[in-house]
Amino acid sequence: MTVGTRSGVRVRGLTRVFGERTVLDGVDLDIAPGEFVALLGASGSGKSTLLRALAGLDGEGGGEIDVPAKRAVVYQEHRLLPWSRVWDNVVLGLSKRGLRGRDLRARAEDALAEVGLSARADAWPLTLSGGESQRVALARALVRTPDLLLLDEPFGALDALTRLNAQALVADLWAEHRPAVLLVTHDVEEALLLADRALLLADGRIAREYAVDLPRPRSMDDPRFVALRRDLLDGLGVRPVATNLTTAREAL
Ligand SMILES: Nc1ncnc2c1ncn2[C@@H]1O[C@H](COP(=O)(O)OP(=O)(O)OP(=O)(O)O)[C@@H](O)[C@H]1O
Repeated sequence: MTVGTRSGVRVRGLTRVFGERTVLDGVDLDIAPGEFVALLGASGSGKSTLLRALAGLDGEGGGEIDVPAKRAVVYQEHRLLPWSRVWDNVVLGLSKRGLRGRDLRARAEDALAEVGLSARADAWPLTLSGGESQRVALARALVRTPDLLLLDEPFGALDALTRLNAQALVADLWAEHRPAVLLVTHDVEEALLLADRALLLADGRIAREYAVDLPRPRSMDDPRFVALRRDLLDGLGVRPVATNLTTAREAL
């Protein structure tokens, strides 16, 4: 793994084998600096394995990985320390990286303000809602000013409304800070609302790629959005009951 020579991602021929199973079988992947890429695929296809490899959290495998040094990960579970207040969770580990005093305070204040949680800096994680906890996890990522943000189904455990708000927040944060992003998701609409490109992982490789060339902010009612959703669902082998409410009504 090469770290810190670029602000985007370059992966060539990445393989990961667990026991008898080849989960990644020669993945090639490029993410340009500031590009937002969504990764979809069937359960067990290796999406999280690929994300973990980019995070450097995985054991060694074959292939080449070149990633920025400044990376941050947000998982489906917030992974906040319950015995530390929100503020301490956000700044955790940063003093070890040489960030201290005023700089640290200013960055953490900015990050909490950006996720709308300045007033909860002294709260214990157990007193937060699921959506608030994920926003703290986002603040903890932001405060590290990552060049690469790795999002592993970050909204998978949220209810539909909270999820929509969290997606809008991520869209805004990305527009403001422009890290390269790899978003692992099962949610086709989430991919199309947020990403510049959607990739489909199958049989251990990037099997298909979809350019999401839609203006932002995106609307699920845009006919091009609806067409892309159909393409992606087709690619995933899912046959939708109805592609949107209009077609559902027309079908009645
Ligand atoms: N450390 C590991 N040791 C053994 N097997 C593993 C390990 N990590 C992942 N696997 C296996 O690799 C396969 C891919 O797992 P991975 O979590 O990457 O899939 P995924 O596409 O993210 O799935 P899901 O969408 O269900 O989260 C699975 O069969 C999993 O059991």
